[in-house]
Amino acid sequence: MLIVADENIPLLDAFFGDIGEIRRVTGRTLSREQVQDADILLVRSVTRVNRELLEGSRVRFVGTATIGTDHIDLEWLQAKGIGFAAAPGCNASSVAEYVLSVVSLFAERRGLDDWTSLTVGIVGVGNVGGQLAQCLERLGFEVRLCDPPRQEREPGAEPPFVSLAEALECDVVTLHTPLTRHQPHATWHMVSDPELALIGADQLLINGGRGEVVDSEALTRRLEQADAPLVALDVWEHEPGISPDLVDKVWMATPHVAGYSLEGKMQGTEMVYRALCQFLGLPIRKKAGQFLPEPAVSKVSFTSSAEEDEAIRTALRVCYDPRRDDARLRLAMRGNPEQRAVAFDLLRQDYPVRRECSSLKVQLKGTSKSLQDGFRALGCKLKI
Ligand SMILES: NC(=O)c1ccc[n+]([C@@H]2O[C@H](COP(=O)([O-])OP(=O)(O)OC[C@H]3O[C@@H](n4cnc5c(N)ncnc54)[C@H](O)[C@@H]3O)[C@@H](O)[C@H]2O)c1
Ligand SMILES: O=C(O)[C@H](O)[C@H](O)COP(=O)(O)O
Repeated sequence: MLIVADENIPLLDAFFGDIGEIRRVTGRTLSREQVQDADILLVRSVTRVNRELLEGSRVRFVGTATIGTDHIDLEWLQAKGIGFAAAPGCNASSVAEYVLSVVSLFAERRGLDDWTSLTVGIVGVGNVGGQLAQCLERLGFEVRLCDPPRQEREPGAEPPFVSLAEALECDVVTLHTPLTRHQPHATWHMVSDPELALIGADQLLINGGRGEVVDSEALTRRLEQADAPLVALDVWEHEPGISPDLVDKVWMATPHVAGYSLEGKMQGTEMVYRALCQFLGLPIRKKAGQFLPEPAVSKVSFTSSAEEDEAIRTALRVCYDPRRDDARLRLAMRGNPEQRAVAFDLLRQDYPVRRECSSLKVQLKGTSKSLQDGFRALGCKLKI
């Protein structure tokens, strides 16, 4: 059995080596020819999987080691009877930690002693937005949730869902919707001139979903105005050929790596492996956890003199500080368009190991119950 797989899927040999022969390919440039004789195709978000790629091939199962599926023509796969699996929720914690870290930096920039005084509007409350909401609420933030598809399915939800306009009133607005174009509540350019006019200089807009959810030309125009909000973009229109002008104008610019924790990526591989085993009728023998290495930083310690917010923010940034990715992306924006696109992909391909808060043991000596609860909300292991 031939498995054609994106070389950027971690642990390919460990998970799939005894299922078939693996042919590693560059996902961004995968061609019809490279996939013609494949039985199984494993991709990431940079490969468009559709009729043009697969017509006439032997492929009978496609797996994407990602949450998002907007790069896959699901209808066509279904019509052709080709099996499919994604990895829902695999890197949700990673994205939630990215948002928390960005919010902590925003609070500092605003000179706030208590970061939980910020209100947070979450747009798209699925695996990522839901996990983020839970964590923020446990930390003591006031959160507003906007998710029209869920609002329709759950009319009596408590607290009630809010409209996009109401979410845009919050100090921080963070987008976690899929990219959709042809269905009710389609998200393509969901945030454009009218929505951007609703947020002002004291606010922060984060996009951790897909680049095309925000109209980047409208955003560029808005960022030229004196009362523009701060913006943190992890995802961009036209990746990898993103706009250097927009990078220049946003406050925090990262190269689509919010979900790039080692845990998140390895869980993505495991979920596709499990689905493939099920498809082929094979036993499931491996788990991502058995391959996770020891983290570089495994323990931090706080004493009774630790200031609460400060302690949580320190631990968060031990795991992930987006400023490093921001600096690298800005450097990568030098050069001509072709060089910039290559550099964008390279930043993602050669991404340093990043571990989630769940890998961190936190030792607390004589600290308050609420600090302990804060670390529990982050998913850290506590030693009290
Ligand atoms: N930046 C990254 O690295 C990264 C990582 C993971 C996922 N993502 C993106 O984030 C998206 C969300 O991930 P998830 O795991 O939470 O997906 P999910 O499917 O679990 O949840 C998405 C939620 O968005 C809601 N939604 C759909 N249309 C909406 C609209 N118009 N307004 C508000 N809400 C709407 C859905 O009802 C659903 O509850 C993925 O589809 C992916 O594109 C990005
Ligand atoms: O949808 C997802 O899971 C994320 O956007 C994921 O981090 C994308 O990573 P990529 O497949 O582009 O490497």
